[in-house]
Amino acid sequence: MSVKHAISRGLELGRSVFQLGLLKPAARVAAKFRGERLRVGQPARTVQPQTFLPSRYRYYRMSLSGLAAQLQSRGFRRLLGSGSPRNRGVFLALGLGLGLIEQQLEDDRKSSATCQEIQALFRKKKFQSPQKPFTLGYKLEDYVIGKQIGKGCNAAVYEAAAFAAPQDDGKCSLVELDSSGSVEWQEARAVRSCSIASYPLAVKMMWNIGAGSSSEAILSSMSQELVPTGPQAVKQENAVVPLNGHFGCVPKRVTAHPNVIRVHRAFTAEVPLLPGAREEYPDVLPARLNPAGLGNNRTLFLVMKNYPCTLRQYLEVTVPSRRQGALMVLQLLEGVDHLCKQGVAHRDLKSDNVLLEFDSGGCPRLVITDFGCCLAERDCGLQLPFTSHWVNRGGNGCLMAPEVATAVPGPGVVIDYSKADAWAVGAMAYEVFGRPNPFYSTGSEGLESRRYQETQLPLLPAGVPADTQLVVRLLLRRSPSKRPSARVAADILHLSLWGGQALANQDQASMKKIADWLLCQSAAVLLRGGGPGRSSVEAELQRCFLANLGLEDLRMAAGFLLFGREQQNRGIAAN
Ligand SMILES: Nc1ncnc2c1ncn2[C@@H]1O[C@H](COP(=O)(O)OP(=O)(O)OP(=O)(O)O)[C@@H](O)[C@H]1O
Repeated sequence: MSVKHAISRGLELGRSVFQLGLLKPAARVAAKFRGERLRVGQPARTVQPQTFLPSRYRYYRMSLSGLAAQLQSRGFRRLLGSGSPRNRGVFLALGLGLGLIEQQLEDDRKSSATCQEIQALFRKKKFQSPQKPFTLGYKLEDYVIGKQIGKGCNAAVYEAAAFAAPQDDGKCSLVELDSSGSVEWQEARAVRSCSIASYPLAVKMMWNIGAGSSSEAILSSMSQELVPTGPQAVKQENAVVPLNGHFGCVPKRVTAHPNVIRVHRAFTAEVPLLPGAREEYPDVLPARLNPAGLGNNRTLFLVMKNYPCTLRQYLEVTVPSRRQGALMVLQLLEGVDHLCKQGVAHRDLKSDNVLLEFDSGGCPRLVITDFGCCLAERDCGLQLPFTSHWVNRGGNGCLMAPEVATAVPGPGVVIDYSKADAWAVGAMAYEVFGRPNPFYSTGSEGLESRRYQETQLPLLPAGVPADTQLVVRLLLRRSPSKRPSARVAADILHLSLWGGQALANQDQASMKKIADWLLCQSAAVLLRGGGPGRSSVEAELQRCFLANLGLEDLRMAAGFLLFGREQQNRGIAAN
């Protein structure tokens, strides 16, 4: 073998050491040559074991630089200096190859620093709800209540306006800008939109059966509804809510996010006789209003923004475009990621519990609402001890992730909700793309979350972009360890929607390229600017992405995306 040939073989070997995750064995081989034992550090973070990411990521956090330094140590150099020209060539090249590792590490350090700087920059710009809640009162008498706009199993919701606030500023809701749906739907929306201009708020009146009539008891038993409240939502004297009989516990609250409902005010008051009460919910009224009613005299009221419709209502009349559909799924993932990061699992995600309005360009903006079933325990985070059948697993049985639906109670059993909401988003994606939700359907096409197989999942419409289809498939993986988190799934969609150049050439994709793209993206988002009130859904999403940048998540997302694309190319080539 010529020296030139040996050098190129050695270089190749050095490169594959890193690329194929052969670092550990290679280090051992090198150590053997030096006659000493090398200790290779364990990965600092367990990367999900069964993911199909290249194995090099598993060794990402090994002490690479230490290893490279050791390999270039004196003993190693002595070896290089002796022996045949061929051996010298191989070792010289191996050393050079390991130099590439150093280079790679340096690139990673730079990419990580870039991510952190961008994240810090965008985190500073906290999302603020466009509503000005400080003008709102803490008593029911501070509001004018209009028509009923919705009803669930636990509450009735009415349109409302603050007494002091002007009831019509002449602006109609942005809902008018969307021109999809039938003529009847358009008419209904025009009426609704003018009604929102007069009644910009919605008041949710909880039905109180059995929670008692004292404010403390009501706030305590309905404390989950307070999770999306702002810091001034509950009047100071009620802010410390007795939870589960223990006074002094403040319920966990999530910070504001464009895709999570903001409750501006929460207070208790006597149940009033609101429009339609006797006809629609007579049984939950107090005896004062209906002698046969079972309700308590006081209950909880929540004041929020009035939204034109729910996601379900919208999808009944419209099939969003493919791009809009992807943006809608992405918003749900961003909302879920925000909740996860704050240790909250919604547990009742469904299209009725997502409210919808339109941005100035007509793109639907989605907001996760109704936290009545959420898990927001201060002491156990997203891990719920499931010791008996009395422990509540959450709301919606059909859209319960497999790990929740199949859990069997017992001593020491814990349900991990960290990826449960992300699974539900995967199921809802079918509705967004105009297909029936497979987990609602009955009969032979219907699937049950506790026993479906991934191969049984129906295909999404052919026009749905391949990357979006990949995300939906990944979200609906049965095993949470193989399922990406909401953050990683969102990052896949962000990369797919906006990171075209960075990942266009599969062979040349690198974290450095992605970091360069992130810098351009940050500059573009900053230049576009605009306050949250005026901003478009796309700009909000991009800000969310940049505020939550993490090298590990991004690397994993890029891995999923590249692998998915490669699989698809292979599939196309095979056909
Ligand atoms: N802020 C809002 N703006 C407009 N409509 C709303 C708003 N909040 C709720 N609604 C309407 O009221 C309905 C019932 O609200 P919500 O889901 O919060 O009640 P619930 O009784 O807690 O529901 P569930 O039966 O899921 O427990 C919603 O499906 C929606 O149609």
